[in-house]
Amino acid sequence: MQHPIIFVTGTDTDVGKTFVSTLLVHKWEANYWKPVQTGIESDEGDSATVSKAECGLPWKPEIYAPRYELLKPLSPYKAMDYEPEVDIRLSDFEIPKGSDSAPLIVEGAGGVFVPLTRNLETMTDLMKKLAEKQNRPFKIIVVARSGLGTLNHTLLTISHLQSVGLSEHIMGVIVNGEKNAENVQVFKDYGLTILAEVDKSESAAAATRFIPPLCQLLK
Ligand SMILES: C[C@@H]1NC(=O)N[C@@H]1CCCCCC(=O)O
Repeated sequence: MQHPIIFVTGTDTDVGKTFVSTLLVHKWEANYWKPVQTGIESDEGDSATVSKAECGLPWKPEIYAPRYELLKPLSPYKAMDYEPEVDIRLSDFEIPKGSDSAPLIVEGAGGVFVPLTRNLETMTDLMKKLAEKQNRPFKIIVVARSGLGTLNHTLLTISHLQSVGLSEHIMGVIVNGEKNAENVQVFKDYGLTILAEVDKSESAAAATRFIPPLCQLLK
């Protein structure tokens, strides 16, 4: 089987995409790529966070460098206002060469409708671009908060992915935060697949237990 590409998006910024990506990297012995990182004037970036994670697990992931890194902690579209020499284009993004020896976790910036290019293309357009012409399975995981407000954000995110033709790629939702069985039940009522419930207050090593084996999910 070809190793899959798993794009980790979220219902918002700061919902725990990097925490979940780290769990997936170790649980599934995957490599990691953040195509666009913003905010590097004040933050070392998500690639550094993933590479430093002490999961107590033996896997040492390959971390591929972002295609674009921007200084301001803004959407890529707005961050480019401060760096006019940068012009993000969808055609510049290619899955890193040699990354097919293991699953690849690709982490987006913010949520699905975050503006990315000067033409107002969004993170969803990047997903569509990366999903095209791959001889590897391309899957999308949505990281959602567990608590109040998540129903609207999560259902909107899934509805958007469906409306742009990405339904077949949606693998499911990982719910992050204090356990909330009622919200999880509502997601299930809407037919969503809940892949795992994790809590960023747990150690990454402990939380990887709650994520199912990848091969089972890809069937
Ligand atoms: C600063 C953070 N760096 C990054 O790579 N993602 C964040 C940026 C998220 C942008 C969210 C825009 C919005 O939805 O308003």
